[in-house]
Amino acid sequence: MVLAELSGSISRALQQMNNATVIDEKVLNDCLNEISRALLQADVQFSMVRDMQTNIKNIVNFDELAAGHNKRRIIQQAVSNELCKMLDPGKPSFTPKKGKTSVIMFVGLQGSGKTTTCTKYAYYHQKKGWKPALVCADTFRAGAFDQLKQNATKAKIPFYGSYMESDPVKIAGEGVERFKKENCDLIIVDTSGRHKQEAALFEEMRQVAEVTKPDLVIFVMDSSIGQAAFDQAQAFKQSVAVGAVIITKMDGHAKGGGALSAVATTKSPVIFIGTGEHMDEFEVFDVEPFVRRLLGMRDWSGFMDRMHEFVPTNEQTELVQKLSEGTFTFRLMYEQLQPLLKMGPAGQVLSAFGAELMAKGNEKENQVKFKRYMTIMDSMTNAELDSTNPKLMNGSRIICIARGSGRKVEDVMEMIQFYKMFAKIWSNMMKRLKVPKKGSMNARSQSMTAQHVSKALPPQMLKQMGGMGGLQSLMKQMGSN
Ligand SMILES: Nc1nc2c(ncn2[C@@H]2O[C@H](COP(=O)(O)OP(=O)(O)OP(=O)(O)O)[C@@H](O)[C@H]2O)c(=O)[nH]1
Repeated sequence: MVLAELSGSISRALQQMNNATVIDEKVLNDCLNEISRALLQADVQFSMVRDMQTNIKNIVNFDELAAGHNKRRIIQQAVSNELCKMLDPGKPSFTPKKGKTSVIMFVGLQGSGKTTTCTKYAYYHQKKGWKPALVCADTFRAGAFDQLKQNATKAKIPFYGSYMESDPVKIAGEGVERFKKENCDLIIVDTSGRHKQEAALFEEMRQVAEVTKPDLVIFVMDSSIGQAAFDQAQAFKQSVAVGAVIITKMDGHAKGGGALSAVATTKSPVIFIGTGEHMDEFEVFDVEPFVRRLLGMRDWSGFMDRMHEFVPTNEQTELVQKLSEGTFTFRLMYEQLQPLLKMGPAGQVLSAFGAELMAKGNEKENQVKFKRYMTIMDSMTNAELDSTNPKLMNGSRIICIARGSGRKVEDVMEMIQFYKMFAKIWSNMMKRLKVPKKGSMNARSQSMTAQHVSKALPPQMLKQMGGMGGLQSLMKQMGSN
């Protein structure tokens, strides 16, 4: 089962639960059984699936949950937390520091994509201003040195290896020493691929680790390896101190479940994923967005992508500015509804805001509703539009607005209710994107913010703003306001 299928099955199971009129033990069991079946088919270890079931059942205790608790939300949150727990060992891996020498050793099965990943890792850091270097300690596979040499030359990264020397421990030691002298801050050691049955090769890997004293050992794993991942990861972990995992070939028919198992075995976080054969097909891995996607929940960076389709280019900079202001006024809601009406079915875009904001499958009705809200807002004063406080509109103001817009008082109340929901979702989005409020930004948080916002922005939009530089200077301007 590929990851997309796993995601489909899990979100279908949750949706079925959401459709049930009453959430009781049977509905929960059916939902958990569906999710477990999907995870097992995706090659997640049986013991992990069983533990997940038990943990969720302990959290969602129907005898203890008082009436009025939103059981659907509690169950969804519990499933999300359990999946995050599987993928997040709770402690971050060693993070190398730019300008300070770190030795990173790559280990993994034959053909897992280790050599390719070493170069991707080096290239990723080089682009960020590091001084990486590659050492080829794979003397087992003929052609491994040539492959590394070719990749390194293409990326203009210094490398060390030998056609003559057959002792990988010697090569690794010499390479690391040389690049330390050259003040490289990221020395990457590629080792031979091996299977857990190959005791001699495992011993050799231990010796390479002994001589190079790596700050971090990265276990590279092919995402399609399936159930075998667990055993393999365990064998590597027993021989060397694996501190992080990189999963490759996530672009292919990835089962994904093996990755969950490997993380649990090595108790090390996944730090990157490989998404293609090319040097830059390499992404930082974040647990939460990954799990949210598996559960079919909204990812806020997806929201930004969609907004890009609907917000005209000349208004995009302004939108980013508004994001950083952190306050959600009635006027801002008006402005967000406007493009949705102009550009066709609002439901398509508004689904990005979460199901709560709209009646599902009723696009036409939603359109009419948003138009009505905007007509009502046309009768509000500037002070009311620029406020975040609905209480500004007391009883008599609500009657005036209703009269002015030719609508009923109930319609005005409904619009205010909608505003409150929208504002809550907006503020959650700000937290997710970690956007600090306007004026509270120092130089460091400006650059952090720019990084966060840039991640959420579609590439074309970032380009139009003058790349990272343009975005940073925009953030600076806003911080100094
Ligand atoms: N599609 C895809 N292919 C990848 C990815 N990473 C590596 N590959 C391909 O996987 C194959 C094996 O990669 P290598 O880097 O040679 O594997 P290795 O683990 O160093 O192999 P050994 O030296 O035998 O251990 C190559 O054809 C790579 O191009 C990825 O993220 N996606």
